[in-house]
Amino acid sequence: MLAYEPRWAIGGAAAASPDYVAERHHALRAHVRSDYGADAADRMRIIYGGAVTPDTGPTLIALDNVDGLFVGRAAWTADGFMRIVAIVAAAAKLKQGRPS
Ligand SMILES: O=C[C@H](O)COP(=O)(O)O
Repeated sequence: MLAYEPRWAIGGAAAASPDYVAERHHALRAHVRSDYGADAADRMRIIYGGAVTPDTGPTLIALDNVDGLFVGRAAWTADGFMRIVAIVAAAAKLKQGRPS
């Protein structure tokens, strides 16, 4: 598993844009594919972190190559944590069987 967090987004006001996250996560998987092979790349889970909230989470987790969310402040309360869990669980159902 690899956690990708743009340094400037950690603890920041806004997460990276969906386009930025999609490009970075794609590049990370491509790099692993090139250096370690298709099997390692396909099995690797890449999670995004940095100012994830219940508002931005659904868009981020829906992106190709985003396999999970690495959440700080938005999960500091039980309610916030459960909202993020529900977002990721719903996305996992939608992504089931879909290639990364
Ligand atoms: O610990 C989690 C990450 O560093 C991101 O934290 P954050 O969601 O509060 O920006």
